Amino acid sequence: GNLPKFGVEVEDEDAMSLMVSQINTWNFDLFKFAVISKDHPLVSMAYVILQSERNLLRSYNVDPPTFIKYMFVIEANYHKTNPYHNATHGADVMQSCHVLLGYSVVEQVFTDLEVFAALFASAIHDVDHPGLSNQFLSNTSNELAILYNDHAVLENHHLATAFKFLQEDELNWASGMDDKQRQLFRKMVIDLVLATDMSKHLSLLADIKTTVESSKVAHNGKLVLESYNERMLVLQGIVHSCDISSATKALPIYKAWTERIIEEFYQQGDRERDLGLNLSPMCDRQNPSIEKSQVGFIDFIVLPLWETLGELMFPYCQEMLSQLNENRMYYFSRIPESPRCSIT
Ligand SMILES: O[C@@H](CN1CCOCC1)Cn1nccc1-c1ccc(OC(F)F)c(OC2CCCC2)c1
Ligand SMILES: [Zn+2]
Repeated sequence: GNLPKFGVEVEDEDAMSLMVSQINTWNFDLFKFAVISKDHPLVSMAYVILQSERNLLRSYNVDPPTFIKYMFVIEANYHKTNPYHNATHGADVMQSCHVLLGYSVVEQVFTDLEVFAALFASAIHDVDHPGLSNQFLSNTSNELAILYNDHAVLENHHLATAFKFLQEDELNWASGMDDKQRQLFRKMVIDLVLATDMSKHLSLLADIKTTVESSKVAHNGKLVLESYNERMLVLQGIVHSCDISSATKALPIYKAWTERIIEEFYQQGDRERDLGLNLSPMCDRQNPSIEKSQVGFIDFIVLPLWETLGELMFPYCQEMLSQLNENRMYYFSRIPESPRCSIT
């Protein structure tokens, strides 16, 4: 067909080919990729991974031009004006997921359909994100919070948005799948994106620990997942870990993501201030606490999750854990001295 090699037209095919040759590396530079793909990081990432690298489109009779048209619409519905929750984040989570699912310890465990569902879920998991938190949407009685009754508001919206476009004939790339496959694919994508809701983090982590423990004991160290729930739990853990993987990346990349999320939080704080609401944690640009917040985020959320993933994927993920510890030290060593309380 006449589809461009990388799904989108690029200026510099050699630079693009060089980047694509690094697509299986953990420290892949998504910011550079966004530039080289002429601001189509998600369309090109999805096409390269699903078509060129994994040949999954052919496996499920997906028409490539229709799939590309659909991904252009998804990419256009990520807000370019969001400092963090934009199409580059979607492409980042998808590429990170592609790396983890390529490790032999999990590669044999999951079916092609499960891999396809995890990669697609990663690509669409934050589509039409408003750059505001679930808490903010509920506090301001946003129409989405009313629609989803304050439960996983953003995550439900990302899913509904992605699947609504799939209803349009000229975007329906799944028409070539048989009904049973399409039904299971949809169920898995829903379960995976709903698991990126941070309020589910602790219960997801606890369930993954239990599953990894029982599986490794029952099968002397080999990861064997029997039920749909066990398989989904591990896939949910992989997608959720990729969604909050920034602190496990090389420091320059991590710092770039941190600057972006902080600016997005500050913009929410600006709106809360204008509305006379209490400012959400870490959203007050007049009282910055970046270093301390990152160390807390790593200690209480990111490290426990990635240590569990490191057990599950052993001996893989050690690179992520060592980068995570280095990155923690970077911010820990920069926590400003607390102003001495003047006892005068
Ligand atoms: O907001 C986070 C969850 N909160 C829950 C309440 O306690 C603090 C953490 C997760 N989350 N959700 C959406 C985006 C992100 C999120 C993703 C990458 C983040 O940092 C860096 F790695 F880029 C990140 O950092 C914030 C600011 C400092 C610490 C947390 C946040
Ligand atoms: Zn996300």
